[in-house]
Amino acid sequence: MRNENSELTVSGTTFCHLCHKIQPCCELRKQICMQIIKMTINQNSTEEELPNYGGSLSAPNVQEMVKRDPSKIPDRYIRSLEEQPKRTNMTSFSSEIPTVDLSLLLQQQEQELRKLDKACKEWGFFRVVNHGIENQVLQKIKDTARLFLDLPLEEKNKFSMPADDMQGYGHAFVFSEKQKLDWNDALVLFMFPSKFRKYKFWPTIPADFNDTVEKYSSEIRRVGMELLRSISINTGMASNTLLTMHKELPQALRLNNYPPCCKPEEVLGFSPHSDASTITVVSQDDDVTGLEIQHEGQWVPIRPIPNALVVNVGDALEIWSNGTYRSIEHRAVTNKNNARISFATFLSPQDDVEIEPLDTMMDSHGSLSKYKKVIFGDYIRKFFKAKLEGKSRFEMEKMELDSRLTLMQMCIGMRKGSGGSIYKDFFLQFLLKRVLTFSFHLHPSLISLSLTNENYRKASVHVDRGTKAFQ
Ligand SMILES: O=C(O)CCC(=O)C(=O)O
Ligand SMILES: [Fe+2]
Repeated sequence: MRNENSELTVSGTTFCHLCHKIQPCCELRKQICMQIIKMTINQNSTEEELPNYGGSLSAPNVQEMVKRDPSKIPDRYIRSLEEQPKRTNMTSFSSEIPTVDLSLLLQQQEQELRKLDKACKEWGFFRVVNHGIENQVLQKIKDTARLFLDLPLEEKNKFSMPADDMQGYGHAFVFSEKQKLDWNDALVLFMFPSKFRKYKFWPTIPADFNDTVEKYSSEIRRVGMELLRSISINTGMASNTLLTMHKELPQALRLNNYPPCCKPEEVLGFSPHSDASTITVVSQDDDVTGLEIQHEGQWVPIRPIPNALVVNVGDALEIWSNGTYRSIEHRAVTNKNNARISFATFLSPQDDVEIEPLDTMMDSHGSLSKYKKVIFGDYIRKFFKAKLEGKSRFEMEKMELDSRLTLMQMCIGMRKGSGGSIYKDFFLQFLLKRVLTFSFHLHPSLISLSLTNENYRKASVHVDRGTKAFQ
C-alpha cells in the first residue's frame, strides 16, 4: 500500500535509511545525512574508481504514456513483422525448464550437480527452489518497488538516469532517435562492492527502500555465490575457484517495469539479448508471464512459479566454459491488462579480469579455445554501447578466432591434397602453434571466409588428426 507520508516517517525511524549511521529526527537532519553520503562517496571513491559504462539517449517514460492514453502506441514502439512477438503455443514447454534445488547443491549432491550442469548446457536457464530466501523478502522488494513506481513522475525523475551514466531511473541501450524502443522503464543500481554505489540514484521514497533493496540483494548474492560454487565444481575446479576469479564479484540490480500495453503482439518489453554477466538471477511477479527464452529455435515463455528464482548463464560463463554452457537469447513481452515487474541481478567478474576458456573446459581431444581472451571491462563497455540485437555483438567477439580457424582449415586441406609434403606439414605445424598460442593477423580478404560454429567443430577434429601426425 502506498504511504503518502513515507517521507515524514523517515524522520521518526531509529536509524538513517540513507547512511545507516545517524538517526534523523527532522527533514534538515535527513539532508545532512545526504550531504554526508555525498562527501563519503567523494572522499572514498574517485570518479575513476566508480565504473562508468557510458550512457544512453533519453526516451519517454512508458508508464506515464500509458497513464495519459492507454490506447496509444507511438510508432517508435511498434516492431517490424519479424520482430513482433508471435503468439506461439509454447507454454507447455515452460514446465520442462529445469529446476534445481539449492539445498541439495549446498550438500554437493551428485545428482543435483548433474542437473545443474545439464540445465546450463541444454537450456542456459533454470529455476532455483529451496534457495533459503524468505518469501517475505521476495514480496517486500516487489511491494517497495511498486510504491516507488506509483509516485508521480517528477518524484521518480529525481533519481533519473543521466545521459552519461547507466545507473538511475530511465532507459539504457538507446542510441538513435530512429531506434525502436522497449515497452519498459527501469531502475538500475550498482549494489556490490558497496564502494560502487551512487546513492543519488537510490529512491528515498518509500523510506525503507534502501534497507529492502540491500536485504534482497544480499540474499540474492548468497544464492548466486552458492551457484557459482556448484558451477565451479561442475567445470572441474575446486568450489571456490570460479568465485575467486571474479575478484570483488560486482553485482548490479535492474528493476524492470513493464506497463500494460493495449497491443502486446506489436511491441516488445525487452528486445532479444543475452546478458554479459556470469550469471543473472531474476525474481518476478508471480501472476504475469513475460520472460521468454530461445529454445530449439522457438520463443519459450518462462511461467513464474511463486517464490522460485530464475537463473540464466551469461556471456562471461559461456566464454569460461568454452561454449559448453550457453548464454541464451531472451526477451520480455508485455501483457494487455497487467503491469509486470522483474528484478534482474547481474553477477559479473570485476572489470580488470581477463576471461578466456578454462583449461578444464577445453575439448578433451585437443585443446582448442573457441573464444579469444577478453578483459571483462572492455567487453561490457562494448555491450552497453551496442543496441540490443540478439547475440550479434557476442558473435563478433568470436569472429577473429573463426577466421584464424579458416586459415588453419585451408592449410589442412592443402596438406591433405599434397600427399603430405614435408614443407607443408612443417608450415602447418608452425601455423597450429601460432594459432593456439598467439594472436594471428589475417590478410583482410580471408576474413570473408570465416566459418560457422558447425564448421569450426569439424575443423577442430581435423586439427586433432593433424597434430597427431606430427607427434
Ligand atoms: O523481465 C525479465 O524477466 C527479463 C529481464 C532481463 O532480461 C534483463 O533485465 O536483462
Ligand atoms: Fe537479460
